[in-house]
Amino acid sequence: MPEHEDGYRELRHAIMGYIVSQAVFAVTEAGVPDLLAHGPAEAGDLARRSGTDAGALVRFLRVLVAEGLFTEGPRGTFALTATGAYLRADRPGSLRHLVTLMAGEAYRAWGLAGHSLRTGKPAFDELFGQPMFAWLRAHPAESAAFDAAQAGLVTVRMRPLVERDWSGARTVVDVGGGNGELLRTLLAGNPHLHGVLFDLPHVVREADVPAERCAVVGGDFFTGVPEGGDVYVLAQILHDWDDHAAVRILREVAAAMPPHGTLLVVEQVIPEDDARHPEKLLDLHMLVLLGGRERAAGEWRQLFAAGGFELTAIERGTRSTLLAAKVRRPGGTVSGRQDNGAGN
Ligand SMILES: C[S@@+](CC[C@H](N)C(=O)[O-])C[C@H]1O[C@@H](n2cnc3c(N)ncnc32)[C@H](O)[C@@H]1O
Repeated sequence: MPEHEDGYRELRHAIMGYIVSQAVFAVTEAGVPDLLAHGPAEAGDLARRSGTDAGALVRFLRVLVAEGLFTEGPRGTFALTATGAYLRADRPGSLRHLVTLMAGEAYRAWGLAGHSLRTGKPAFDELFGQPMFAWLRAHPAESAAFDAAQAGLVTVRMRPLVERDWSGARTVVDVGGGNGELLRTLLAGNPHLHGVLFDLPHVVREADVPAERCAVVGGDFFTGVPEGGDVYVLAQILHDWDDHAAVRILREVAAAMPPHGTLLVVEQVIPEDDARHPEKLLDLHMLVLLGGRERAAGEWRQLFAAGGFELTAIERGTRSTLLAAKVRRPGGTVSGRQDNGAGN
């Protein structure tokens, strides 16, 4: 028996960790968690309704029972645990969308993680021959699934933004706003607000926003963003890019913003300790997929400064963090200190 038995077991589990992820992907994509939404079911019945092999399903579920996602009851019945219930598509805070984002091409890119380790460049580009957002443009079905999965995460990820007091804001420009889910939610909850949805042309073509209160603009945030907002949102955008590219995006936003404008960034902040934390995994995911990165608080401060902003507030939520910033005017002062309600 190895000397450090617990460590040995844990290391074996870590080395085989992708088996757990793949089991979660396969069982979720087959719809098994949704079939258990109303209570336990017998394995044969589950297999029939999910189009899976009964014997294989039981073996997949055995792994996921051990992971605490399912329980096995008498006579081969299975049920979801409270944690496993997050894999259901229909429940608030569902992580079904995260499965979509981590499986498929993203997972295949991880097969070349060593390329990212050696070069600091995205494995995705090496495997698929082009950057991920360009690849998505050429693959409409995958692009729609990506946009829908991002939108599906809005309720939890955007909570710090959605729950703000928006009474002092008039026009919100959502830069890289995907298919418009965030603006739809914000406009529904704040009847006085107007929105501008800005994203790549093939993405905004699929947007579903109230036309009378929301302009839709297709473009490239490296060459300009729409003017005229008093609040600019960058939600889960800057982590897709390395520092050089992220600074270019920030400068385009700074150039478009009026002096009183506020920038609200919804991102992750990496804790500066040695503990396990999903943000540290997401940081590597951003590297492997896009050459991007998650950032610690000090790195955010520096990035904002290089992009022409001063960080004015950090509000940590459970799933994401809201960073507020103002444009730094010549002479080093921050413009528009007055509170505009949604501004800090
Ligand atoms: C990670 S998603 C975030 C979407 C949305 N803000 C959210 O939080 O759900 C990144 C978004 O950036 C958009 N994007 C990527 N490159 C872009 C570019 N050059 N100009 C404008 N938008 C871009 C993508 O189409 C995608 O919608």
